Amino acid sequence: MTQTVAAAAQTVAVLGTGKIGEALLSGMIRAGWPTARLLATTRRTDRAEELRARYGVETVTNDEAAKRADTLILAVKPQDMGRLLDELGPHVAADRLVVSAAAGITTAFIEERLAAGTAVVRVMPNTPVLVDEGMSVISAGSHATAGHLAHTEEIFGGVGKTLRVPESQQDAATALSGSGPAYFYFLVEAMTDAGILLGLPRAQAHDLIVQAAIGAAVMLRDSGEHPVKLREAVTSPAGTTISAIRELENHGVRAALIAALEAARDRSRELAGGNG
Ligand SMILES: NC(=O)C1=CN([C@@H]2O[C@H](COP(=O)(O)OP(=O)(O)OC[C@H]3O[C@@H](n4cnc5c(N)ncnc54)[C@H](O)[C@@H]3O)[C@@H](O)[C@H]2O)C=CC1
Ligand SMILES: O=C(O)[C@@H]1CCC=N1
Repeated sequence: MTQTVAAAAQTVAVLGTGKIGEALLSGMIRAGWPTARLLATTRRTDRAEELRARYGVETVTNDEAAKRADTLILAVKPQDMGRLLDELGPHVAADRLVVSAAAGITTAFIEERLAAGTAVVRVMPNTPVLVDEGMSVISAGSHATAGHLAHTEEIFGGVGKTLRVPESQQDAATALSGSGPAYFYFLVEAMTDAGILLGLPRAQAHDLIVQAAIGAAVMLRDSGEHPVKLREAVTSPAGTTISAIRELENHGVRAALIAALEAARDRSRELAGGNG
């Protein structure tokens, strides 16, 4: 990645460096952030050791991260956010930028637990940040300025695309984009099973489906065509594809997807409540 890190003089800390926190940290390093400007916090000491060995980043306590970093990226589970903010609250100066990657946690929830006027930005990334193909959906809290949003975009834009939405759309974006990769993995898993039923070896079935997925994704992204048009081009009269599509419709797959994403949106809305 050739991104120039304009804000390299800034120190960024990832608090709660689990799956998404590590994905972000590794992406920032690939994007050219000097490791000397990155801090990570963990709950377990063996995990801290692992991160130090893997990335050469300094691991610190949450208090120290709050004191030293200009930008704090909170990447703990939504259910752990209340406890983390209670611990951090007294140590976060009001000139810090606090970025939350937690599903369902509102900027208001965070603002209430920090010094008055602290800038908070809510972001919903997804795991393809690991391969610089992430999607990060960004919303400003009530004290975040254009500069704070631009800084957040600089961090997350190094590992994929970014999109600004009003915070009222974040739960929907979480259902589509944050959780989105899981639906495609689920489809690949199910279609690989189908390949086995049809007599193909598992490894071959996997490769065929993954390449079909990659080809379809690149066509969707690069052709600018509507998905219906792309599907029609595959669907020959009285051919194989329409026989499969009829079964998908008979089994209510479209309705199942709509219901699934609605359930994910609803779960996102509930998550802040898990902090008691
Ligand atoms: N996994 C994903 O695809 C995505 C996750 N998210 C959000 O990211 C957050 C983390 O999710 P995952 O990475 O999947 O979970 P995870 O469980 O892998 O990571 C959370 C990490 O935070 C650590 N932790 C908890 N409390 C801590 C504390 N007080 N101090 C320091 N470390 C602490 C845990 O030990 C763990 O390593 C969640 O809020 C989730 O909603 C957002 C987008 C995508
Ligand atoms: O499943 C979850 O709650 C998190 C948020 C979006 C993706 N993973």
